[in-house]
Amino acid sequence: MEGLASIRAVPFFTCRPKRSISGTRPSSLSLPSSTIVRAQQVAMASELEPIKDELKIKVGEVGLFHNEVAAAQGIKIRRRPPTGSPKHYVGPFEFRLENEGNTPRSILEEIICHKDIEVARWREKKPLHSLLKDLQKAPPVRDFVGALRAVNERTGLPGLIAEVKKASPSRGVLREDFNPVEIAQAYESGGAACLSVLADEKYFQGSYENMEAVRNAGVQCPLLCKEFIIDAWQIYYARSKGADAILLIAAVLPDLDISYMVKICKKLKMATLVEVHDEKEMDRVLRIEGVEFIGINNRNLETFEVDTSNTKKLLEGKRGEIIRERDIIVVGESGLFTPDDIAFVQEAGVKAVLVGESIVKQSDLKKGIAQLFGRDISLF
Ligand SMILES: O=C(O)c1ccccc1NCC(=O)[C@H](O)[C@H](O)COP(=O)(O)O
Repeated sequence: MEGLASIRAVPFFTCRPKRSISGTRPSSLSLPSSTIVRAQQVAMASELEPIKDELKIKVGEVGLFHNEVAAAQGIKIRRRPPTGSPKHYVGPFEFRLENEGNTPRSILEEIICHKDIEVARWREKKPLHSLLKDLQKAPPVRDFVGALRAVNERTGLPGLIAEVKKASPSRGVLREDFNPVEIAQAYESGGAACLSVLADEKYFQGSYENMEAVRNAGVQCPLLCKEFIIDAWQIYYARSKGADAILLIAAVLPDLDISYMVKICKKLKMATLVEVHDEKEMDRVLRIEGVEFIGINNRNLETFEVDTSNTKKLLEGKRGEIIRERDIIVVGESGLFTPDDIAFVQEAGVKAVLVGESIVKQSDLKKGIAQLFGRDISLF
């Protein structure tokens, strides 16, 4: 019987977390998404102001598992395969094949699987009630979207969100001599309106502590915590470390999670950059109440293919009209290297750009920004 690994149960992903013996769940393994959201609301309600308006759960979603809700919305990324590899039977024997149905299907899925495990550990170490106490000591929130709007109105150019990024899965290490505070200070003096600081350690060699260090060093630019957020806990943690904005990726999060997290950010007065990559994600996000800040990623996070015309495509026709009517600020993200790239996405309708690689790789970061825009934007 070729391909038969062994007659035994095979674990799901190799990185599956241990369940705690007490029976508390580390994450959303098998609770319906709706139940988790409600449980999170209840957990928060005693700490924060009561949430008056209940989130509306779509009728078809009641009783579904997280992955099923996500799949119904066209989301391919699974937190973790819900059932592991399928069972096969030969006579009285039951067996599973190695790796059948339980390996991550893309790097993004691998990142999310790993994040699910990380967050479960973090939550055990610092429960929500303790984290919420830390928020009282957090520095004040700065107006991230306001900073971008102000630059755009003053200069007529897209506001720059400069990314403090050491490495990435698609490009490997971008900068060996990586000092997040020095990089952030150079970006600020080069004319960046805001900064994005990678928080993921395993795949981007970033950290929440990098963001905290940038904030504590007195950098004035508002900070985006660039993290793969799958749990509200991460939002509070980002805030406690000085973040002014967070990123939510539509390819990863079902509508209800986005809606819930946007509400949390509003309560915390933080901005929420909701990232989309295709028309379907854009349409989903435009239907979610409270979304005012959208990023169009030119990078397909599953294949790493980068195509700047994606920004233009998603802002054409009815979608562009809705965005303009609602005065939503759109950010063009990834793969921007030249003044022509900046002009192209600006022409498409963005009021801000998120740039990492093309500037972080330069030995003179301030010059790198000037080269990207074709002029010294710190002079405006
Ligand atoms: O950059 C990656 O390889 C990557 C892989 C998987 C998930 C996310 C990834 N990047 C996040 C981003 O989209 C970029 O950091 C950001 O938009 C800046 O892009 P760039 O200017 O091309 O560095």
